[in-house]
Amino acid sequence: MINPKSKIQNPKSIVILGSGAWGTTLASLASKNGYDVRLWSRQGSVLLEDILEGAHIVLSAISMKGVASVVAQVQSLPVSPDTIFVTATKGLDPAATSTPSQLWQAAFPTNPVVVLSGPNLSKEIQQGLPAATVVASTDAIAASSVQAVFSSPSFRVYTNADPLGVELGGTLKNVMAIAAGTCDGLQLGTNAKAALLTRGLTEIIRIGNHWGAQTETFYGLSGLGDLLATCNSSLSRNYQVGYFLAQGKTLSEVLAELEGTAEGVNTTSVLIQRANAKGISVPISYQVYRLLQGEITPLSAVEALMLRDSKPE
Ligand SMILES: NC(=O)C1=CN([C@@H]2O[C@H](COP(=O)(O)OP(=O)(O)OC[C@H]3O[C@@H](n4cnc5c(N)ncnc54)[C@H](OP(=O)(O)O)[C@@H]3O)[C@@H](O)[C@H]2O)C=CC1
Ligand SMILES: O=C(CO)COP(=O)(O)O
Repeated sequence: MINPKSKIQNPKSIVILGSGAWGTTLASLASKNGYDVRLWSRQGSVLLEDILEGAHIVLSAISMKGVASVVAQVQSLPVSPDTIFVTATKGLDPAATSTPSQLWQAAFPTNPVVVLSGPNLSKEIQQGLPAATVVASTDAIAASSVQAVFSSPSFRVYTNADPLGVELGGTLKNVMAIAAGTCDGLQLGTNAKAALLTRGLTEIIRIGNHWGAQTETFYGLSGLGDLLATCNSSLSRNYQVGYFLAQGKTLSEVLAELEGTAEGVNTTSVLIQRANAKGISVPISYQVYRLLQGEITPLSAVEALMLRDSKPE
C-alpha cells in the first residue's frame, strides 16, 4: 500500500550515520550531487545531537551490531516528524529477528523510512564504476526524494514499493555469498556454482515470502542482482569468509583478517533461529550455519546438500 506521508520533497541536508566503507561511499555520492552532507562516527568529535539538527534525511550505514543502540540514541534526541530515515544496513537484529528498517520504523512510527539496497560493492563505486541500486518505501514521495539525492550518471537509482523484500534480498544473499565463496574455494566448478545460486535464490524467496515480502522483488536488483554481485566477487567480505573457510582457516582466523564487516555470519544464526521457529526449510543456509559453527567441514557441507532426498524442483 502506498502511504505518501513524506512532506519533504526537496531535501538539502543529509546526515550519514556510520563512516565505514559504505557510509563514506554514500556520503561521497550525495556530496558530488551538491547536497549538504554530514558524516557521523561514534569515534568523531561531533555530538550526534548537533549533527542531527535540521537534517532532512538521516541515512544509517551502521553495521547491524550497532543499529539498535544508534536507533535508541537518535530516539532520545529531538528529530523532526518530517525527517526521512534511510537504512543501508544489510543484517538482522539478533534480539528481535527484526530487519533494520523495522527497528527504525518502530522507533519513529510516523516518519518515512526508506531502504537502500542493491548490488553495491563499495570499492567499485568509489572508483566511479557504473552501478545501480534500489530505494524502497511505502512512502513513494520519500523514496523519490532519496532517489534524487544519490542518482548520477554512474549511479542509477530505482524506486520500489516493497521495502521488506528489498531489505531481505540484500540481507539474505550474504548467507549465500558465504556458501558461494566456499564453493569457489573448494574449486567445485561452474555447474555447482550455478546450482547453488539458483537454489539459493529459491531459498531466499521462500524465507522472504514467509516474512511478508513479494516474490518479484527478489528477481530485481536488490535480490538476484545483489546475489550475483556478492557471490561472484572477491571484494565481498561474505564471499571471502566462505572462501577462506574452504582454504582450511577457522572462522576466528578469517574474521581477524577481514577488512570491515561480514554481516552474513550473524545473519545466518538469526535466520536459522527464525527458520526453526517457523518450520521453514532452508537447507543451504543450514549447512552454512553448521560450517560457521565449526560442526562440519566445507566438503561435508557439500555432501550433505547433494545427498538430500530427491524432490521436484
Ligand atoms: N561495504 C559495502 O560494499 C556495502 C555495505 N553494506 C552494508 O552497510 C553496512 C555497513 O557496512 P560497511 O560500511 O562496509 O562496514 P564497516 O565495518 O566498514 O563500517 C561499519 C560502521 O558501523 C559503525 N558502527 C558499528 N557499531 C556501531 C555502534 N555500536 N555505534 C555506532 N557506530 C557503529 C562503525 O563505526 P566504527 O568505525 O566506530 O566501528 C562503522 O562506521 C553493513 O550492514 C553492510 O552489509 C551495504 C552495501 C555495500
Ligand atoms: O552488500 C554488498 C554488495 O552489494 C557488500 O557485500 P559484503 O558485505 O559481502 O562485502
